[in-house]
Amino acid sequence: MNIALIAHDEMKNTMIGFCIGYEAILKKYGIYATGTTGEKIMDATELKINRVASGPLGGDQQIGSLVVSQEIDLVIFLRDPLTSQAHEPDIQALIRLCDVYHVPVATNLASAEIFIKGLDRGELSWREVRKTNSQRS
Ligand SMILES: O=C(CO)COP(=O)(O)O
Repeated sequence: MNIALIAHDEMKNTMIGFCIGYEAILKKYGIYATGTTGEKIMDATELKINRVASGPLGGDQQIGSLVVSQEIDLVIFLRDPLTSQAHEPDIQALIRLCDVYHVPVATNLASAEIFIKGLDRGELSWREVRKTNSQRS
């Protein structure tokens, strides 16, 4: 199973703290991240990250494409709720695709912690069953 990690600039320190705190869980999964978020996580942890482009340069759309191809099982997207983003349409598009494909998406630290603990307890393993079934049909 794969997790996507994305954080806006004002939320990057929160994301780094999250990754340090949950590194033992995160390292069991494939991790994708937008450019700068991924770089900062790699600097702060031992996690191996598949980096796509920076968000404003199309990285959210690349993550969205991975959602469509069923390669992402959980999105943790720490959005900055107080700053407008030039690439807001891309952000909305990614969240819409998560809804289309039933991918859990956490947009703040409180929900991210619940999701990562749930993932560790196997509460997202229905996604693997779903993927196996869709490969059969
Ligand atoms: O802007 C972002 C998500 O919308 C994040 O992009 P970066 O990780 O490259 O800063």
